[in-house]
Amino acid sequence: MMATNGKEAGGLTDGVLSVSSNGSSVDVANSVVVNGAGTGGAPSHSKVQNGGTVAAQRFTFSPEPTIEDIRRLQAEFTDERNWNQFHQPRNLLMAMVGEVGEVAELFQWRGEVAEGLPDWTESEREHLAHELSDVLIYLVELAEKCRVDLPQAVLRKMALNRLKYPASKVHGSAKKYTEYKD
Ligand SMILES: Nc1ccn([C@H]2C[C@H](O)[C@@H](COP(=O)(O)OP(=O)(O)OP(=O)(O)O)O2)c(=O)n1
Repeated sequence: MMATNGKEAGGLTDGVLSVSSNGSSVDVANSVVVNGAGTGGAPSHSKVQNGGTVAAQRFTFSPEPTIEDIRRLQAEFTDERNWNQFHQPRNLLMAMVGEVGEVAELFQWRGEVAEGLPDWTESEREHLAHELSDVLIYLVELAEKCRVDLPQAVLRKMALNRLKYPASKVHGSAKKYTEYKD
């Protein structure tokens, strides 16, 4: 059954397969999000109203800021504070790993957590957003200081990943590429 009830809402992408209330699969692309946020950032646990169908939506980011925007804003932040003297690659790496630890702390002892974090409070979600942002900020600055053009590097790496893990070969399996015989 195809959802046909309207225009794109914030955070929607194409062709998301979800499960309807009667258990059958539905393509909810172009469905209207009931709690619909603006552009980008629709929570993945949003619900759609579609003749009784309630389905999870795929989440997308806002298009901005770009990674280059983040690099520039952080460079301005450090310049204004004369902190470049501290922001050498190894220090940035340590700072980033510390922030990864802070992300881990938010998840520890909770057991597995469902996608969309449905049981988390708004305050917990905001805390997570802060810590993930800290990781990203330090990652981007580390890449800058190491002269890695991160947006292009990630495209090259993803191309390599596709070669290493051909969908036809690994579909549905999480095995490491070294575990495949041929
Ligand atoms: N020398 C520094 C210190 C901070 N920051 C910026 C980048 C991070 O986004 C954030 C990190 O700040 P804190 O070290 O104060 O860490 P938290 O914000 O995580 O605070 P807390 O450790 O209390 O949770 O601030 C920076 O660029 N350079």
